[in-house]
Amino acid sequence: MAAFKTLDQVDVAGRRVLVRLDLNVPMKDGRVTDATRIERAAPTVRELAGKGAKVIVASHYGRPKGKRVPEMSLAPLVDPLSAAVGRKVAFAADCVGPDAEAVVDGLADGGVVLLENLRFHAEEEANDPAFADALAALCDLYVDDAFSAAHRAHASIDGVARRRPAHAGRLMQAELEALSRALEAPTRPVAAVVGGAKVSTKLELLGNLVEKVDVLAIGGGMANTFLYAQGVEIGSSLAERDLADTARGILAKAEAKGCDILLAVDAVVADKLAPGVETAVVGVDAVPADKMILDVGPATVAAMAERLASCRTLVWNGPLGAFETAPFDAGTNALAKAAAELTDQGRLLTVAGGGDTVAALAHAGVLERFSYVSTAGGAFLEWLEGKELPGVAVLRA
Ligand SMILES: Nc1ncnc2c1ncn2[C@@H]1O[C@H](COP(=O)(O)OP(=O)(O)O)[C@@H](O)[C@H]1O
Ligand SMILES: O=C(OP(=O)(O)O)[C@H](O)COP(=O)(O)O
Repeated sequence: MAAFKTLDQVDVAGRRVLVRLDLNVPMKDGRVTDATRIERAAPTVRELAGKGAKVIVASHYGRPKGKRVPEMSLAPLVDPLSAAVGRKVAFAADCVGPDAEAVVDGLADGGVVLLENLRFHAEEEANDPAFADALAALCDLYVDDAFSAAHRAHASIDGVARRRPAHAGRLMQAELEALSRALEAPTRPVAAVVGGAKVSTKLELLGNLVEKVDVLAIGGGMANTFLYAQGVEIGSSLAERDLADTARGILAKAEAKGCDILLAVDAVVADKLAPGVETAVVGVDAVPADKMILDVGPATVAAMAERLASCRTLVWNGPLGAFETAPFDAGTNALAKAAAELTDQGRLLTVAGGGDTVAALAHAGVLERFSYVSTAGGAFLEWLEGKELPGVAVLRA
């Protein structure tokens, strides 16, 4: 399986190793609310530091679009990363240039530094050659442990890997092995639950997913886009209205391929997304124009749970509602519990992934009961489509 080099094929002692992690973790008020991605990546950093490497950790956070957005600094991640790795982690105020070079130059063998958010430079997402050169200048070797960002051909994932000997980290290895084992030949029927907020980046891949799965249940902001495409009034709900044609195309393809699409039949609506707001459950044909859909309703959950009971495999990315704010967590909690129940009974293999999805399943108290939980959301779905992820392809090159 590992047609790429791992940490077993390299001597890292005394060498500068740039490690790409995905520290794009759920945060609230500057504090990490789900540390799964940090904890899952920590063994690679620990191993490298333990073997005497000078470890340079690079990651993106959020989507600052090339601007230095203070709320998207990686500085608040220094303490959680230090705790997970068991070593004091230094911080560099930039990911390239003099600030980064000075901190890297000062690293002792076994030392660890976290670089500031890569996406503060637009050149990261553009996979700019000069930016990749600048990242490569910091290191002798490159390790990619960001499986959940492997669908992005960015400079820190693609460009730098072409400029230095490149190795897969332990999490990258483990994710690919676990997903292959669970899903390469899944027992049918296979259901996918897709929700969340990243509609534009995930919508198109649903077109391929309907060829792979027997049932596709859609919730969250994703469902709002489909409902809008069907002419349903969705008020001020989160949706990508300009993708209505794409959504209609996916519905038509699903029908042609025999994939059942489950959309919301009822919804929890409110004036705005805030704690303590007044809420109402309405049929999707009765959403008031001045309200927003913030969760699927109980009838939708019941229909989805019933359909899951006749499936043998479930893949899930994206919460069904704005689960961080009660009571909009109810739909996700209920369907997650139903899936966990079926898993406990040995009737359903459950594989879920995504930064917020992991947080939502932890919030529902079912994380340990799922068969496998990936750190990846979009990358996991693209892998499931059968695509070679750029971040994996470059390691095989
Ligand atoms: N109806 C909705 N309206 C607004 N936000 C929603 C809605 N449903 C889900 N969300 C939001 O979607 C986010 C997660 O989406 P996404 O990033 O796509 O998932 P993941 O990180 O698991 O891949 C959560 O922050 C959640 O609050
Ligand atoms: O959180 C991530 O993806 P996910 O929300 O699909 O799990 C990754 O860090 C990728 O982030 P991006 O979708 O802004 O490139």
